[in-house]
Amino acid sequence: MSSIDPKSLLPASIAEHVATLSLKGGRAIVVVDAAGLNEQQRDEIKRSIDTALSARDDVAEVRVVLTAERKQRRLIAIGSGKGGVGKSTLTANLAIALGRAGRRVGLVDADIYGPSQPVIFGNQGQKPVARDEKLVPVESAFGIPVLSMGHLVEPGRALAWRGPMAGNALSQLVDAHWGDIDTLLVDLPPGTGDVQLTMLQRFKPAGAVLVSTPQDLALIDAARAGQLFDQAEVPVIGLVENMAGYACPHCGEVSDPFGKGGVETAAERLELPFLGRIPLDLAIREGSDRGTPPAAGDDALARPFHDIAAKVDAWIGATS
Ligand SMILES: Nc1ncnc2c1ncn2[C@@H]1O[C@H](COP(=O)(O)OP(=O)(O)OP(=O)(O)O)[C@@H](O)[C@H]1O
Repeated sequence: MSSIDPKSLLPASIAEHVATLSLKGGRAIVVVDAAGLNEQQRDEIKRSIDTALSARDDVAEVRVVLTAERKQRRLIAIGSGKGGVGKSTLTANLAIALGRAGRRVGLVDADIYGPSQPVIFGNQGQKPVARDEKLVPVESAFGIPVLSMGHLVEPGRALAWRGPMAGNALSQLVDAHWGDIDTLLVDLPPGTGDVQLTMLQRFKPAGAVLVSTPQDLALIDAARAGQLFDQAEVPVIGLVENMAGYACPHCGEVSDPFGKGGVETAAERLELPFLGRIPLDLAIREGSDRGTPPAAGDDALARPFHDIAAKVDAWIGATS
């Protein structure tokens, strides 16, 4: 087999992507370094090589091998209309449940105004290192690498950040060394401000999950958040109702401090899928505070998170 200088047989613009070109018995094997190329560029290069080499008398067959053909990492944003409805809790547990379902999941805590993922994952105090001017995510006990503003700045320090400064800081979290992670969940700041819109436009997520409690006010805000995703042309995977149905630890009676079923009704009205309901349970808060999110276990509290993750997993499967 003879190795040939690609520039001698191919146009310079194509040859620069060729790692090796060999020719033996009329068969040309071309290895292309496809790192950094999108699907369309890869197809064009493949076609150009095929056309250029097939036209030669000494070539009967052309084989093009693309290396570093990495699947694009998909971002899934978790948003809410207002703070405190359980967006961070859902993001962490969804990440763990999707990981257990076989996805390679990472988590970006973009909630710069109240980063809670380091506490939920029990890795607060750890500082991410930088390599080649990019951050290396912090590992957690559940196989989910995490990057949070909480790992970078002292609690409360980012509160005064606005627009560009916040946007740039968030970019560093997303554009980090995520390695072979295929699904990146992004815990967005609550609300529908500029930071969220910039974030959505800059790193267009493949889809978004909206969390709300069942009260009317939270629902109105959630609908507004839905419009934000619409505006950014990000499909909404569905809505989740959190803090529905409180089981009294003494008598077991279930009450609904924030109402019940409101999110499902709102999902119907907005013509969006309803992904599931998470009960209001002290153990969920305690688990989050302790760094042991319920989805990492197998008991009844893990189930709603795994059921929601199964729907998100199916959505990913259907859209990739
Ligand atoms: N289903 C639940 N049952 C009991 N406590 C919950 C539940 N969901 C969330 N919590 C608790 O409610 C508080 C707020 O939740 P969380 O931080 O997830 O909300 P958030 O929407 O991300 O808020 P923020 O945007 O302010 O960060 C936390 O203390 C959390 O542990």
